[in-house]
Amino acid sequence: MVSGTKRKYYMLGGKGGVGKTSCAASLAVKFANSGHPTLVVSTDPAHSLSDSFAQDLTGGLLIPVEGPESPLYALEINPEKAREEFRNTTKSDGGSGLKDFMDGMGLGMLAEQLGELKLGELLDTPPPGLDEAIAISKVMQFLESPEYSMFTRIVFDTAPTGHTLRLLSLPDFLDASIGKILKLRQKIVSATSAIKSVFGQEETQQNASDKLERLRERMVKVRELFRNTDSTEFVIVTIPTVMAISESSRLCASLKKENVPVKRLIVNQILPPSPSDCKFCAMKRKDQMRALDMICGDPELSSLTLIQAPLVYVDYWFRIYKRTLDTVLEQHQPPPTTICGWRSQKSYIMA
Ligand SMILES: Nc1ncnc2c1ncn2[C@@H]1O[C@H](COP(=O)(O)OP(=O)(O)OP(=O)(O)O)[C@@H](O)[C@H]1O
Repeated sequence: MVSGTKRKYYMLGGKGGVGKTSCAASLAVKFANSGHPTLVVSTDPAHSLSDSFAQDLTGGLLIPVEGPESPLYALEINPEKAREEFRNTTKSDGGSGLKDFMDGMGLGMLAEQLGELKLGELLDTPPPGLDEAIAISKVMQFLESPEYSMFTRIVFDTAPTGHTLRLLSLPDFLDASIGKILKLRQKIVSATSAIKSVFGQEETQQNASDKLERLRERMVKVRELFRNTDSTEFVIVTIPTVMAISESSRLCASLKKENVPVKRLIVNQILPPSPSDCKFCAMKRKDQMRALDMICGDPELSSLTLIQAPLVYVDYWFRIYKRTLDTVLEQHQPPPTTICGWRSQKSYIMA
């Protein structure tokens, strides 16, 4: 994963709570420590990158992560906010929302009648997946600019499975719907000039068309990114339980069906070896072995490279220690920014 200097994208996805963010953060640190200027992006509405790095990464800006040897930047994008921005752009066109946006195209009525297109509804209440797709396309947009060309590894911490699957089918759906709408509009507008005047001002229609076209183009780019076998890899993260493995198998099948390159499976939170187990740990270990056996016999998962990540206790001690440290600093010392020792103590915890 670290070899080569060509830019690569890694999408980490899987069931909620299995450790996508923890693995994305770890992988990003690994890349940076191997000499890759790296960007780790979270598009998961339940952001926990900030917790993983013990740094405030909120605000939608690239923030340098302290610690690794090569530059590592993190970005938490709020997908809902990304959609809101999109909605506001359409509002600033003189309309009062996305419904007007469609009305501005002279297609409000028509779009409603053409129920199967569901575009008006789609724009007013976007389906799960659109937020994330807009967030990803936003990242892709600024990564195209020269000032961000240095990044050779981009790690995406994506939303849980259901959202990812909907995101994958979304560009095709939008492509088809918007394509149909635009074609329809073209036909209607070119039919007669009388109809043109009925359908409102030409300029507004053009702006609305351009917006739809741009949204379509951005979604096509997201689709291409997910399917590009040269630059992209989707890494499935799971835990060793029967339920999680079954869901991962279904996710893998869907990804393959959508032609998304998937080669690796991270099985996270595996109990580390122990000379003696309590009754609970012995049972848990047995369950985990059963789940791991399931992977070997699974038609979807058995061909993937398996990465086993141990259950670690650092997180627990880290939190306790950090909380204690923060309290001590708050109570007995000047604010952290003025304490020269604070950063090195934090680096120690990070290590
Ligand atoms: N290998 C591990 N050992 C110990 N704790 C872990 C490990 N991996 C993850 N955790 C803990 O499990 C919890 C969930 O992890 P994380 O937030 O990375 O999952 P996620 O899949 O990104 O969750 P979500 O779907 O809610 O975004 C966190 O408290 C994290 O510290």
